Amino acid sequence: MMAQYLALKAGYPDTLLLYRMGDFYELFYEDAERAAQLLDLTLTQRGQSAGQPVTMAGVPYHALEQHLGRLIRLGESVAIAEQVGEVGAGKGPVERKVVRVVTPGTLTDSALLPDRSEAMLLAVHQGARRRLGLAWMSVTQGVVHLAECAEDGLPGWLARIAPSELVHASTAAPALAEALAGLRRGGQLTCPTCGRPDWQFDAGLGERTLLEHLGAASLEAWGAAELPLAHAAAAALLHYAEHTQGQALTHVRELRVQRADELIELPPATRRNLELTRTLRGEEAPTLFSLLDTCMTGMGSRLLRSWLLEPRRDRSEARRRLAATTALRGGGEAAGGSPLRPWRLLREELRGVCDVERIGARIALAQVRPRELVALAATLRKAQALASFEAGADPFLAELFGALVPPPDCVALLDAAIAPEPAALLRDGGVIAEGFDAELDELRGIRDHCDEFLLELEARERERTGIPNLRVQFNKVHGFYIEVTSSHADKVPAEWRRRQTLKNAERYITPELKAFEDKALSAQERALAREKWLYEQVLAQLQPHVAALARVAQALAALDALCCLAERAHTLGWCAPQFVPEPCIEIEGGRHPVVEARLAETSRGAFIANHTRLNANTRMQIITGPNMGGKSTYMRQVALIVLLASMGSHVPATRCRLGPIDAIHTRIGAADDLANAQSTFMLEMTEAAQILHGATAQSLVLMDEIGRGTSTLDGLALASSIATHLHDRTRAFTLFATHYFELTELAARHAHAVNVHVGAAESGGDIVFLHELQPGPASRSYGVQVARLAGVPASVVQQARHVLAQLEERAASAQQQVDLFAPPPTPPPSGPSPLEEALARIDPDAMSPREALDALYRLKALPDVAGT
Ligand SMILES: Nc1ncnc2c1ncn2[C@@H]1O[C@H](COP(=O)(O)OP(=O)(O)OP(=O)(O)O)[C@@H](O)[C@H]1O
Repeated sequence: MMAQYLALKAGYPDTLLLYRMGDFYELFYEDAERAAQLLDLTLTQRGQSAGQPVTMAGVPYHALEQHLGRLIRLGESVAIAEQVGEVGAGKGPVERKVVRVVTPGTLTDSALLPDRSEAMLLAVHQGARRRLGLAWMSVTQGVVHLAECAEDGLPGWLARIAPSELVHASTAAPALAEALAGLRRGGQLTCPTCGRPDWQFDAGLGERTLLEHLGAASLEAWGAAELPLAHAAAAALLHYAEHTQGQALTHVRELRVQRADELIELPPATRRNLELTRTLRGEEAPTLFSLLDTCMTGMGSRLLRSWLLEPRRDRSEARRRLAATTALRGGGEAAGGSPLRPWRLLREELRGVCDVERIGARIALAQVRPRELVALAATLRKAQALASFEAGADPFLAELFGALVPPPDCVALLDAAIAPEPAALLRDGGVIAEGFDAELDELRGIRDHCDEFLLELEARERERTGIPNLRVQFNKVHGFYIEVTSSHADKVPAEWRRRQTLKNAERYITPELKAFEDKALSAQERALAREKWLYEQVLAQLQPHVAALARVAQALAALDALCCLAERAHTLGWCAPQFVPEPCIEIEGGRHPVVEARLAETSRGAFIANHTRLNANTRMQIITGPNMGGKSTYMRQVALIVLLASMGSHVPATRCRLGPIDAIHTRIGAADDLANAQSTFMLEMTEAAQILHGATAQSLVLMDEIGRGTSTLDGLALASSIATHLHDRTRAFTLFATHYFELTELAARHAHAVNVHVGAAESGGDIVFLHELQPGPASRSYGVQVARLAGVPASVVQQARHVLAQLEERAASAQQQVDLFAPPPTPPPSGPSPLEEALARIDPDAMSPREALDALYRLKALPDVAGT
């Protein structure tokens, strides 16, 4: 057995191997030690192999899912070796095979997968000149995505894709391995990685594999023909995914090419700072997504998440969604005078709809469970009924309802084949419906008539032998028997054979009972085997319908996500944004949706709405005001409104006009990145540098208190030059919050900048925050008042007031301030140097080698070269 184990293990050296032995999955040697530590299992030693005791640890078979879940969450991969041969069929151990490999990026099991997010597997291939090819997919979705980028674009893609597992070539790309290690140290790569053989990253192989999946002769139609690096990544991606599932992925039939310049850029810092799907503390709520997602199905939630995180620069998709959401939101009156709210009716219908997308994939992978098929049949019936839903004349909705066409005969097959309330697992039997298969019905008949036969036998034998308390019984060890108390032992007929002697009774078997036992037990076994075979047949018949199921799933998911957006717009009082071609971000009555919801939840008063007016004339707001005044909230709300509009959602405002947007950059907060050995200030400047390099005139940039991580003068100098650069060169729409009062002078000197401040009022030494954005700079900073509000001891506050008064006095009497915004002196214009002039005179084509050498010596002797 150990030889068999070691042979299997050799195929999965880096994966925990669970080896089925009877009622347990066992792990051996180092696997056992690792699993024991991770799962808190007891390590034991048994027997010897090659002269060494065998270390082992095991989990009971019925607790497999739960242990798998824990291992996967810890980033481990697990190979499962099942007994596939017949017990006792030959010499040696029963045959075993690895039937599946469970890894964090290739999960398909409903028990292990989160309902509302995808497990993405990403393959990265490094090509020449530091270019990368990316391919990613969720195995339960069946769509392969491709992209190519430069190496420095990788963090952005990692944030966008949020992979659960990343595969790369084991040895061929040391530079990539180094880059990945750097990203891991920097916290931008958090998922497990897996090295795969180099040969699997082959562009030709990738292209062929993709063509096979798509059933096409060219990738041209998908715009994917010229992406060799991504093809190489796709080859490894599909190979690895198939390897884990132990079979071909027939349901993978869609390809999408993603180009970074088609999406609105949301750099990792923006995703983090705006708390889109995780709070700054790493929790799932309260975030923009947790507020937005009221979808009725997991499919809807997953689609909504991708809409939010992958907004497109081109507005056509957003427009379509917005129009459909507006139609679903309704607003008119129904016949009886009640308000017409199509989303409400449609959501009622969507309640209880099962995860058709994942069930479809599990059908393709032959992993679907009986109860999922029953749920699928019910959902398909519902989808059929929904196709005639009345939701007005919106073309997108019409297209979605039109796609709700369940594959022909699918429902009829499922209804006929699967029992209405099947067992959870096929191995327990009772899954195939009565009347579907005559042979199965007959085998079940034998089993079901068992009781009748035994009662009849019992009565007959009682009468024949005159033993009144004789009983026919069954147990798992001895099978059927007749039990007779010792006091009647003398009446037992001669042809009965004793099976077992107890303290006060004897147990017998008769030839008739033995014959019945053989028939009944084998009928049970044969019925189970027949059910298994029939189930496989049903799955085979469903295979051709997988693509149609995926189409129904997509339509249901989109309807769910649109209803969710309509419901949110209605419940939260949001308005439809208006997309315009000219550059602008104009918001009236804008609110921060998450802060507003929190205030409502905790009854801490109403949220104060604010206006924003950025356009070709006003591109920058310098925002001042006290701490706690609401500067960060205001800046974030503008970014969230822009993002919501770009995904096609209504927005928390009373009116919103939005011009083209290509990116949302943020530089907010400052947490030390100790893990990456970066100080607060270094991190702040790194992020600022990225923004100054990346932002364009169509970007929205939020800068919150830039420069506060260093000395006042350094910080002020940097903040003013960064603001000037954003204003003069980048010309991005910029919200610049600062406590450097000196920066408010910028607006006076720069045509496209304005001062605004969040209002506050003082009453009796206390400060009252108005949270209202007002024109002009703040008159003062109120830091001491805020400290008092925060409970700083009175003596400290008093001392601070005193110091402040002195400082203000000194500042007032100080000399003329430095001109923060004067351009730096430019170096005198210089003509070409003697070296450049000499070089320009040289014509290499007209020179002999000897003349070229002489020229080189002359160049070296020139003063500006000789001197360096
Ligand atoms: N418009 C608003 N209406 C109601 N409450 C608000 C509003 N804006 C902010 N608040 C409340 O004030 C709190 C502080 O806001 P915020 O963090 O934006 O202040 P800030 O000016 O950025 O402070 P600091 O300068 O210290 O960073 C928020 O948590 C929120 O509860």
